[in-house]
Amino acid sequence: MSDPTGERTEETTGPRAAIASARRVVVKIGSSSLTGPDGHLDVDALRGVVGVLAARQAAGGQVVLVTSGAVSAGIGPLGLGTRPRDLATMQAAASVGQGQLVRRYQEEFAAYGLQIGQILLTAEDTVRRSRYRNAQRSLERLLALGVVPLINENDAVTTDELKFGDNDRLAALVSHLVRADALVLLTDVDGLHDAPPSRPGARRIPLVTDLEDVAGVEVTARGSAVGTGGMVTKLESVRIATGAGVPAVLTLAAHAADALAGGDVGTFFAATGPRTSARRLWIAHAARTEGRLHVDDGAARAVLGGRASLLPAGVTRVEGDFDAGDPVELVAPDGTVFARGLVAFDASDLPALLGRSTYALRDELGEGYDRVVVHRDDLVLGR
Ligand SMILES: Nc1ncnc2c1ncn2[C@@H]1O[C@H](COP(=O)(O)OP(=O)(O)O)[C@@H](O)[C@H]1O
Ligand SMILES: N[C@@H](CCC(=O)OP(=O)(O)O)C(=O)O
Repeated sequence: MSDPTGERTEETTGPRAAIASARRVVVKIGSSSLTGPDGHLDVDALRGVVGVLAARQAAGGQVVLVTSGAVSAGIGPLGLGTRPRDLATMQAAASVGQGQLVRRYQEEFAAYGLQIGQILLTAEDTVRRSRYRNAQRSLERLLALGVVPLINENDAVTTDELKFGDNDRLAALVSHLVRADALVLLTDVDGLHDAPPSRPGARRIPLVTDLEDVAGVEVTARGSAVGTGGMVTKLESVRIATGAGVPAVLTLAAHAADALAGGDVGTFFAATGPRTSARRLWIAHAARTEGRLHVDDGAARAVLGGRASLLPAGVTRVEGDFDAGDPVELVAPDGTVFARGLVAFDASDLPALLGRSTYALRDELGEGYDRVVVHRDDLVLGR
């Protein structure tokens, strides 16, 4: 597909062609782009983005929409006047607002003959593999049916998410989950700037081919009045997506059409890593690890050298309360975390096995106890 939007063909050469020609795109829109100055939902802004996404679908593309804005959309119906500050009222607003948000999207997409399908995710859904797979299956089916999946965090029950605002990172994980060809982050600023944009003279950075190149750029975690996470969570999102082979563009919501057409708006981040398996990405970016395995020098070297599994003999101490299959961190004798992996035993089973060879364990405890603690296929180095 050379020009899925039917617009601005003149811009679709160079690295941004990856966006213009992407068949499957994850688009994330932040609260700051969906909220008017009164703190309420800005229906015109929502309508504008829907029009762009509907055009992409009409041209044969597939779109997954990750949308914030539930809290903003709950303010009006609850007569709150301004955006709530306390967590319980924010959750109540999100609960009421999510319904309003979906109703608005439903109306707007219906004007183009498109159905939407809501999926509310929590961080847990990106941590537990069975749940990750469930989400993947239902997203695939929605896309196959020509539906636009509409994703938000399950705010009413996930306090951390509302506090930290992780829709940026969620969008990156979703882009990998659905094997998207591109990720588009829509916000209230036209891309990454070389300084916080409120500062006079701050300039847009149009292209980033290596995130190390912008490591020194000053970014703030505080976003707009209504957004959460600011540029910090956006760069984290971009790091996950590009590292997993998905190119990303970060731009103003009003520039969505140009961005999708590969135009020179916002910041384009080229894909840096190869497409990793969903499993390895899941291990590397599991929102939360459940415990830590402290290992001796020899085990750390064997694992870091590549291709070695972690055996019970190399584990010196266990921290945390985890079940077999949970993600854990591996800690070297100097205290540094050097890998993440899926542990093969419950935390309660491990103390009896530590420091023992697999042969001794099989002889003494029988079949089933001679297995590795973390298999090399379940290990991701780093951090
Ligand atoms: N170096 C920077 N370049 C661009 N924006 C930045 C930078 N540092 C901080 N920001 C801020 O990040 C904000 C966007 O984050 P946020 O308000 O959380 O948006 P959203 O609601 O779309 O998720 C911008 O309004 C901007 O002020
Ligand atoms: N899930 C919340 C917003 C969370 C969030 O990440 O917000 P934002 O930083 O504006 O993308 C909501 O719908 O209001």
